[in-house]
Amino acid sequence: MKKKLYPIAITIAGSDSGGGAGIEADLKTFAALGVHGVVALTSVTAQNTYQVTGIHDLPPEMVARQIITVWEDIGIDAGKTGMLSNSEIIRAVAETVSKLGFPLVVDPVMIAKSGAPLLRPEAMNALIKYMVPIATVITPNKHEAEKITGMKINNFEDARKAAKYIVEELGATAAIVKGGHIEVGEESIDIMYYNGKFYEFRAPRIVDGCTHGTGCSFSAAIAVELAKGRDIVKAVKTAKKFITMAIKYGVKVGRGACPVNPMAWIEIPAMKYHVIESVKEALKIIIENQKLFNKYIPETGSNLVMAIDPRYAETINDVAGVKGRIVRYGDGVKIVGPVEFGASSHMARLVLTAMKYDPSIRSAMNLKYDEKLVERAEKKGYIVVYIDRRNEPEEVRLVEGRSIPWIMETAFKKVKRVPDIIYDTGDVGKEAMIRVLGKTPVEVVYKALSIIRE
Ligand SMILES: Nc1ncnc2c1ncn2[C@@H]1O[C@H](COP(=O)(O)OP(=O)(O)OP(=O)(O)O)[C@@H](O)[C@H]1O
Ligand SMILES: Cc1ncc(CO)c(N)n1
Repeated sequence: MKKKLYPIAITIAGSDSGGGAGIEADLKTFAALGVHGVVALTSVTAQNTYQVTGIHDLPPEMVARQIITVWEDIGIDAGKTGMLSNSEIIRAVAETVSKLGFPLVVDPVMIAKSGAPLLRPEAMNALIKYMVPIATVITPNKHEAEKITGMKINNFEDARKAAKYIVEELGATAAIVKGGHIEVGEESIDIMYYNGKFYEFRAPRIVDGCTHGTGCSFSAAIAVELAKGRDIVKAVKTAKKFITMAIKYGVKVGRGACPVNPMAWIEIPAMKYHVIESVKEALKIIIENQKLFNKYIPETGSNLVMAIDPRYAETINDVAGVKGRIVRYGDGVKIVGPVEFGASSHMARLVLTAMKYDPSIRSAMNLKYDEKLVERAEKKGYIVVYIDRRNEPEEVRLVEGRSIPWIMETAFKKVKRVPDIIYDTGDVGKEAMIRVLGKTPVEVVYKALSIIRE
């Protein structure tokens, strides 16, 4: 069969007005993982990160109609269910999906992170009776698995028993008991039972991440991979990586549990591409003006760096620079290696620290110290700060990597903003240096050129 350019995944779920869970999380997940998403809305919730203030269920016929209407024109390769709210909706969905016969991931949503019930008590039996048997994969958390099986789940052994029971006694093809709430340790471990075997999916537990919408986004990611034709084990593996990233780089908004960020999956690689291109563009300007730059390349070489967006930048691996630095070469300069993430440590740390004070300052370059450059910078009206490295505290000197943040912090304290230029006149074993900061590498290079040119 010819591979489809656009696999289609459907979410049959409720809307979260806060944009964190429900169909909003699902559609973001579908888009980020590269399928076309379609929707059958079950309920509208008035919800934010800490409470649900209203629920309005759609008529069951309307839910079924959405699925059928999409199916007959666009087709559906796989789907997921989220909030189904009441037993009539459950019956309508189960009946419709069974007729159409596409693979289905069932996220047996019962309670929101905020504690609000999203499934009416009368619907619990319908969920077990109608949804579990048609699930290709069902993804209960600890609490949901307890409700479905009537078992107590306190550890992974219990989780195994529950997963097996859901498959062998209740009729799901595969059951994953999610470990988000079981044995809170270093890892978040999900247990799957499928085809007579147990599988474990592990990821580091994220302590200060965002968890509103984790279950929705995780089940949506599995549905995407099934829509692409992947087998169940591969689908869950990808979904696990995906959800871990979405939790880690969550959308830090609201007073309650902040929403997961399914866009991180594509935004980070996209930003990395953009950053590399931006540094390369600025390097071209350096090469065009290499004779001017020659005199101002430090003995230890220069680097030009740019960080990805401050929402995502954490370590020097999130900052791109020139591998092997920029060095003097004849009467010009040489860009020694490729532009890579993690290629710079000093300039990268400078930018990472600067971004804490001003998130828009994402780029920097260092030049050899020359008092003429400092004079010109001051004349041009740049904010220029001098740092006396002899004042560097002992505890900063002794720890590798602490000096640069100290320089940035000290400079910020002096002028209450991130300066355009920070310079020092060196110390024993430390070369005197000028550091030019700015929003983009092109801006930084032009700033540098404007003080280099006589
Ligand atoms: N703090 C965490 N760090 C890493 N992974 C986590 C964390 N919390 C949950 N997960 C993972 O996220 C996925 C969703 O699990 P979770 O148990 O949170 O779902 P849920 O309770 O159904 O979520 P929701 O409240 O959105 O319905 C699982 O793969 C789980 O292991
Ligand atoms: C609409 C909706 N579906 C699912 C969840 C589960 O987190 C939620 N909070 N809201």
